Amino acid sequence: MVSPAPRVGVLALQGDFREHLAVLRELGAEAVPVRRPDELVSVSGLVIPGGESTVMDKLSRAFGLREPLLDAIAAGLPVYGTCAGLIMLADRVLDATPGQQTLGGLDVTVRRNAFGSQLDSFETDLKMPVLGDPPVHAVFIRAPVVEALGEKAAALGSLDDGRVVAVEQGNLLGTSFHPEVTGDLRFHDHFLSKVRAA
Ligand SMILES: NC(=O)CC[C@H](N)C(=O)O
Repeated sequence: MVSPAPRVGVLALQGDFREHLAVLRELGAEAVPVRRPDELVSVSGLVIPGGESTVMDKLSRAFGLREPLLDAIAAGLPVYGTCAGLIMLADRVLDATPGQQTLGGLDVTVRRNAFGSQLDSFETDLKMPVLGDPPVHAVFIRAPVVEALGEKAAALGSLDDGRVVAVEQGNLLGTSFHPEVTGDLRFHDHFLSKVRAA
């Protein structure tokens, strides 16, 4: 018997949510934008896209989504955050703007805009043992890095200088970079396997 396509949401307040919807659909998921609490309860996994974490934070509160998102994460909903989405999932943030809040869940400290203004964006290949070969072609855009990893979180991949840029903790997954723009579907596939197993 073919199992039904998982229904997966992409937080669509701001940022590159359309690209994530397209990748998830390519992988056979029923992917829907999430902007309201009733849309959140209808999904069995959620992607938080790249964009601007300060704006996403404000909009999530304005749309009445902050508390439902906190509840969903606490209840174990599988969530994958890329770039600004990783910041939203981090328990601790360096270089946050005054008053900026995250949702948390990942026991990590991230630094926003960690590559400074000289190097706003770049691409590199990263070994990612959890995904096997070949390495992942990673696109970084005004990206955060994981500066410190708490006990509960595990690193999935790092830059050559050792800075962690992909993490996992139970049903939560976070990357500093943007797999949704490269055509490499493995991170989303890995995420969907968490959704199916949850
Ligand atoms: N591409 C991105 O998501 C950039 C993240 C952005 N610099 C932030 O702080 O939220």
